[in-house]
Amino acid sequence: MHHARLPLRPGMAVGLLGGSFDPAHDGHVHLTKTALTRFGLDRVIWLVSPGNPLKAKGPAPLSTRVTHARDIMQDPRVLVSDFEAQVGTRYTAATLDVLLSAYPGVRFVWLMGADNLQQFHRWDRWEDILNAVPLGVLARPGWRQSALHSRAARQYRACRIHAQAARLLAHSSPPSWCFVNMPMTPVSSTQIRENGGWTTA
Ligand SMILES: Nc1ncnc2c1ncn2[C@@H]1O[C@H](COP(=O)(O)OP(=O)(O)OP(=O)(O)O)[C@@H](O)[C@H]1O
Ligand SMILES: O=C(O)c1ccc[n+]([C@@H]2O[C@H](COP(=O)([O-])O)[C@@H](O)[C@H]2O)c1
Repeated sequence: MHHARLPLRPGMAVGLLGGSFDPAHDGHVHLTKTALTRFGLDRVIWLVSPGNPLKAKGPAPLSTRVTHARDIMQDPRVLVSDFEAQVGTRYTAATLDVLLSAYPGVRFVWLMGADNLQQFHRWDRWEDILNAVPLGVLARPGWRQSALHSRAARQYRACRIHAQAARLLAHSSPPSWCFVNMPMTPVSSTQIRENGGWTTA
C-alpha cells in the first residue's frame, strides 16, 4: 500500500472530497471554497476516484481527469490526488481506513454534495464511515429536502451539528455531520458530458 506522502501534519483540519471529476467543474471549486471557509479547514484533498462503485459506466482515464482537475482547482490549500489508485481502494470506507492509520492526528472531514447524502446509506460500510470521520454536507440545487429526509440524515439526526456551529465540525467526535447551504452552482459533470464539453476518447 505505498503512496506518495501527502503534505499533512497532525492537528490540521483536512476536508476530503471524493468524486469521479469526469470532468471537474465550477461546482466542485465552489463546494471546496465554501467548505474551507465554513468548516474552517486548513486543506482539502480531492480524491479523484478510480471509478465510483455505484456507477456502471467507467469514467474517462484517471490521468486525464486528474490533469483537468488540477487546471480547474488552483488554490494552494487544495491538493488534487489519485491516492485511491495508489493504495488500491475505491470504497470510501477502505480509503478512510488507510488515511486514518497513515496520518494519525490529522482531523479529516468527509465532504459531499447534498445529492450524495441522499444515497449515502447505499455505500459500503456507510455507518463505519460516519463513525470514522465527521461529515460535511453542502447544499446542491434540488437536493436539500431529499437529502435532509434521507435515511442517513434521519438515523443520525441526533448527531447533526447546526450550520451556525459549522466550524466545530472538524473538532467534533464522530458520528457528527453538518449541513451547510451555499449559493447554488447548477452545473454537473453529466451535463458537461451531454453537451459534448468532455470527450472520453
Ligand atoms: N454543482 C455542485 N454543487 C454542489 N456540490 C456538487 C456540485 N457538483 C458536484 N458536487 C459534489 O461534488 C462531489 C463529486 O461530484 P462528482 O465528481 O460526482 O460530480 P457530478 O457533477 O456530481 O458528476 P455526475 O454528474 O457525473 O454525477 C459530490 O459529492 C457531489 O455531490
Ligand atoms: O464507498 C462506496 O460504497 C461509495 C459509493 C458511491 C460513491 N462513493 C464515493 O463518493 C464520491 C463521489 O462519487 P461520484 O462518482 O458521485 O463522484 C467518490 O469518492 C466515490 O468513491 C463511495
